[in-house]
Amino acid sequence: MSAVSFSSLFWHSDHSWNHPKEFGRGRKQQDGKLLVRCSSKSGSPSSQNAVRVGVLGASGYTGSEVLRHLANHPQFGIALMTADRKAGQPISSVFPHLSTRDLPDLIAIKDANFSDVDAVFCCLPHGTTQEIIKGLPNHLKIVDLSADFRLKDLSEYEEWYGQPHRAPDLQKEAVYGLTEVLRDEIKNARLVANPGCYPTSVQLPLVPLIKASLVEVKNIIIDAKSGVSGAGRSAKENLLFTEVTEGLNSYGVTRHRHVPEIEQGLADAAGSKVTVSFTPHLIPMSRGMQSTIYVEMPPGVRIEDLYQQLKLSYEDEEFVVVLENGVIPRTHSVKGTNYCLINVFPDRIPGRAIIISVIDNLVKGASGQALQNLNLIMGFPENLGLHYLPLFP
Ligand SMILES: NC(=O)C1=CN([C@@H]2O[C@H](COP(=O)(O)OP(=O)(O)OC[C@H]3O[C@@H](n4cnc5c(N)ncnc54)[C@H](OP(=O)(O)O)[C@@H]3O)[C@@H](O)[C@H]2O)C=CC1
Ligand SMILES: CC(=O)N[C@@H](CCC(=O)OP(=O)(O)O)C(=O)O
Repeated sequence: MSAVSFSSLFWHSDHSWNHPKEFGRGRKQQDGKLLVRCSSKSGSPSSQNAVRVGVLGASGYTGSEVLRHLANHPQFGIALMTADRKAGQPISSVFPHLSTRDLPDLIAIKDANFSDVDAVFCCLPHGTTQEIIKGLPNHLKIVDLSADFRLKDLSEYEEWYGQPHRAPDLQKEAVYGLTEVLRDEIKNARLVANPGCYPTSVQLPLVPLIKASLVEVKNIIIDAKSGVSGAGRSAKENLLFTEVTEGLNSYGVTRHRHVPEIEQGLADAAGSKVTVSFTPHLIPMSRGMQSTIYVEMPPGVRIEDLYQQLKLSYEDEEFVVVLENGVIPRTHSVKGTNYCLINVFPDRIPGRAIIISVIDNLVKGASGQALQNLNLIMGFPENLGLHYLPLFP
């Protein structure tokens, strides 16, 4: 049964979740009596699921997060999983934390048969990804977690990524996957360019404020910090325990490749060019991300206006939460989840505000938002497989 026909059947059999808020905070999750969860060892194979999903790059950090979430998803079954160096291995030897699930062995992409697959999560390094996606069959829905299809301006891509784009036609087709901002476009997309982690944490608070002209688009300063999993699982000298622990490392100062992605999203909101100061830092924790954003308010705008606008913009959203007045967002509060927590504070310098936004880089900053997007494309409730609380402390 195709994903589309199943989803329409499913939708008609349960009318309780037409709006994402119906799965919102405090709501009961749908009991799923029609649904078959197929991924536990005692369960049935994935053929009983409505949508057959491939995970490319399943031996990496974002791939493993996709697998963790799919294990919780009643409608997506895992049809195939690929790796590069680890092709041929069982997932239990690569990720023992997934060994309680009945999952296919890792294979090389060249050996994958996509004829029986409906959708793929592409969790591959940027640069490599565009070549691989170019070779995939057209019937596949694709959510790409890499940076390859995020920048609309190909000359900007070349400038920041140091090479010409090798799949420009696909790039034109791609829809940027910042779910809360571009939901309607994402629903109809075949290829979604899932946003970067820093750009997600920055755009979610700033886009509604810029659209409402409540912050000046000059003088935006972003001080951002990421856990080390943001850099992926492959070995790199600067990511050794000894290099990272007990220290704070700035990197990419003035030239991080997320600058054009952030500026592109903010310019779309502003309707004019936006330039930001952005400095990322690596901090000694495995996952989590905070962006502390310093903005100037136009004359006459008060901090309460920013707060109210954020509250209003996200009141119907499950995954973006504007905290109670004065409560400070902490990375602990989003660990392992698809939530983005935001708050805004008055700066001591009159006319300025400080916005704090936290996400889990691997979930809302990558695999969780990717699942949210595939849910949308397939016509499922946006929060299927994502509705749970953080691991705290
Ligand atoms: N980590 C994060 O927080 C975020 C990452 N991203 C993006 O998501 C993508 C994946 O990141 P992440 O999971 O962290 O990366 P990892 O390095 O942890 O994983 C990369 C995966 O790709 C496979 N791979 C590597 N090279 C090739 C190749 N040439 N052909 C086929 N497969 C290959 C690896 O296989 P093997 O292990 O077998 O070699 C592995 O499964 C990247 O583009 C990254 O920029 C986006 C947002 C956040
Ligand atoms: C800590 C760390 O190294 N983080 C990565 C960003 C991860 C991410 O979102 O990256 P993509 O744009 O590659 O998808 C970096 O700064 O390059």
